[in-house]
Amino acid sequence: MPLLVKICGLKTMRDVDAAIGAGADMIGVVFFPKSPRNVSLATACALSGRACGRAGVVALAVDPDDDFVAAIMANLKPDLIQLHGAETPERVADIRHRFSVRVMKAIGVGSAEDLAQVPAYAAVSDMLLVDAKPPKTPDGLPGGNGLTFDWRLVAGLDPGRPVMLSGGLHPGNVAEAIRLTRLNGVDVSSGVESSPGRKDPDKIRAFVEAARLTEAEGVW
Ligand SMILES: O=C(O)c1ccccc1N[C@@H]1O[C@H](COP(=O)(O)O)[C@@H](O)[C@H]1O
Repeated sequence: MPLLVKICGLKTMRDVDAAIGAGADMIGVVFFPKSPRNVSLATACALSGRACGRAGVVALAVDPDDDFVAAIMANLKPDLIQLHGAETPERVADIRHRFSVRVMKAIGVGSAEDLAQVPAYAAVSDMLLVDAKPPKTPDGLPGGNGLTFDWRLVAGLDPGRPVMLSGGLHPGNVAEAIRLTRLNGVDVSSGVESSPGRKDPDKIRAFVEAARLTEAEGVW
């Protein structure tokens, strides 16, 4: 399986063109009102139309209720839903089966103990995403914080499902992260921005290039 590269939190057609032009496999749209990357369903559909057939579209939601998942499925029809909240394994299974959608569950990692939940989520998800554990501040975002974690905790993690790495990745550290963890893919949001919510095409290009170089090196 080739290395998967996902660029998340796209808001404009320019962002989509930059991500796909750089060679990303997946683009992500964020549905989380508190995020500087939040988009409406209508905007997400327009961005998805631009990406159609050129990259997979991932809908990121945080503890979505059934009505919202139904709206996403009826309008956007993403290739994958990224669940980035406190969804339990039961809720993940419920969304996956009820809406016949592929699911990537995000797991916050701060210590080895956090990995105890991996098997339960792997059993009900199509993919997993290991991200830095978010800070416990009242206004804190559940992701997209540009925070890294100790990658050694997830080095070689193989729960029987593809696993992507995220959390504070940027053009300058993504190659090292891939070499160290050897996971199936990488996901980035704030690390390819010039300011919160504003993607930088040069950083996107540099990020994808650095990630792809590790494939060429044969380290992955
Ligand atoms: O990007 C956001 O705004 C966001 C909001 C709510 C939940 C998750 C979010 N982003 C995801 O967080 C990780 C890490 O992001 P970063 O690269 O550290 O900025 C990534 O998987 C994003 O998809």
